[in-house]
Amino acid sequence: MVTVAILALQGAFIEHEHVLDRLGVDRFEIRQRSDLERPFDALIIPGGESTVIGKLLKDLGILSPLRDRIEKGLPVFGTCAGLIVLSKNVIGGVPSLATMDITVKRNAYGRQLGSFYTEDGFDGIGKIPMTFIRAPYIDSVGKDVEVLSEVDGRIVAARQGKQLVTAFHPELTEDLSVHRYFLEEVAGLRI
Ligand SMILES: NC(=O)CC[C@H](N)C(=O)O
Repeated sequence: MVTVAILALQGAFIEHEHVLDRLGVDRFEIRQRSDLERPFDALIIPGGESTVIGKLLKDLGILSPLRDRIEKGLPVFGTCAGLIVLSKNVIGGVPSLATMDITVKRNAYGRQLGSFYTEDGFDGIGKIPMTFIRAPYIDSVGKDVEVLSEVDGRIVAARQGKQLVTAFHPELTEDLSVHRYFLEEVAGLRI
């Protein structure tokens, strides 16, 4: 049985739980440091407010143990604010877990265009629905990072080893394919 931990400090974690329930995958929430003692196969970091998630990770003493686990190969999927928390370089902001070699621009689409819906290609899956909410985009990637999707010439999904990030929110659509891709292709789990 595959078990996925969901970081539930702030933001849209419940929507990820619903996706995992629909996929029939066991899941639990990480709210404090002791939750890390439970065994799990993969981690999801949801959208929300990256500065708040980063601060809570630090204040609750979760930041360094989690960084260690990710650096040792724990599969992790970050959406939107989760992408920002995982990136090594945040333009105009302080990185948090900083495990992925990407440079990110926050609130990159400006206030007016902060939220929009589109459909575009994702390598290894095909055309998928994408919901963006005050989204970041990836400005540049390091040599070990594979770009998986671009919208209007901007990188919105990427992978580095067992780390996957999307600037959009797959958990806010009916489409389960990105979560399935994360668990099967990135994490190498059988669900
Ligand atoms: N939907 C989201 O996660 C928005 C991210 C948010 N703008 C941030 O910078 O953290």
